[in-house]
Amino acid sequence: MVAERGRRNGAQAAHKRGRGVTRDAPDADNAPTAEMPAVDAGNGAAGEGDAVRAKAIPEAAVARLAVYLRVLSGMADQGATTVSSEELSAVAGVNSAKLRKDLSYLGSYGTRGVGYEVTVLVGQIERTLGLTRKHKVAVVGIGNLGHALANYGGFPGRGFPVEALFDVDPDLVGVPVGGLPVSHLDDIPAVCTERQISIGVIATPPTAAQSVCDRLVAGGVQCILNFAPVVLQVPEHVEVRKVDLAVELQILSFHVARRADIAEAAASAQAAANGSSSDSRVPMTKLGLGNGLVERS
Ligand SMILES: NC(=O)c1ccc[n+]([C@@H]2O[C@H](COP(=O)([O-])OP(=O)(O)OC[C@H]3O[C@@H](n4cnc5c(N)ncnc54)[C@H](O)[C@@H]3O)[C@@H](O)[C@H]2O)c1
Repeated sequence: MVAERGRRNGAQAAHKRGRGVTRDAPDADNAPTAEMPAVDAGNGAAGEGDAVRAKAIPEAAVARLAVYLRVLSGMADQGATTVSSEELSAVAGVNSAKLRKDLSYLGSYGTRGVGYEVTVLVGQIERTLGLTRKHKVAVVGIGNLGHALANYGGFPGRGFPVEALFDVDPDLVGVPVGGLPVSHLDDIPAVCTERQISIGVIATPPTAAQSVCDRLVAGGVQCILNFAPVVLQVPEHVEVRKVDLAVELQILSFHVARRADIAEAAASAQAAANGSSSDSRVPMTKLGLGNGLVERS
């Protein structure tokens, strides 16, 4: 099948370029994104068809830009007109050097003694993240997760209106969820094309995810947010983001365990310095159990 071949070839090409077909670990500071449209440092109005391209922005910086945007929007709502890098970095939970580096990708360097103009910075980040236009979203798989996503009111206000819902369950098809009737799986290509859906969210069981993904791609969807624990094959022009809360929890577990190891090692060192032999505990790191995911006796 031509479509099948195209999909596999695209995946292989992406793999050869080192991009991978899905992006499971977007937080590598060195992982570049595709080139982003340039925005200028003044009013930020990048002309249509602007031939100038900004340098690639690392995935992790893109994620942080979204955080800065949320923080800055809150500040703007409260009437703030300028913000210093220290202020913004403190609220965003990022060190200020990293923040300044991130904002430099936008061509935004702030003014010494004044900082950044909030509305200008909001505009620059929105343009860079492609948020100056709406991205219509379809959710496929209206079970526990799909219901929550369809009912969540926070997406439309941030430029992501949910405009289509799909499921295979005949009991769900035609039933409104979050005010939108659920359509049948088979209608994905036609409905997505007609409603110009640009983002497809997959919340089906893993066994169904690839065929759902293929239907979304056939409907012209160019971005997939995949909650199913499976790696998807997509053509080169389609972006996939995989969400896995278990991975996030494991990362948190790692950090908690690391802090415990450090505290334990410090306590042992202190005990040794005091010449105390009462603490016979051995730091886990010394036992080669640095990930801390081991029951302590
Ligand atoms: N990434 C995460 O952190 C995370 C968290 C929770 C769930 N999940 C995953 O999200 C998915 C959904 O979880 P859930 O708890 O909502 O499951 P669920 O069983 O409640 O819902 C799945 C829905 O998908 C529908 N479905 C099944 N096959 C389909 C198909 N071919 N086309 C369209 N719809 C189809 C079912 O009818 C059902 O309504 C699962 O893959 C789960 O592993 C991921």
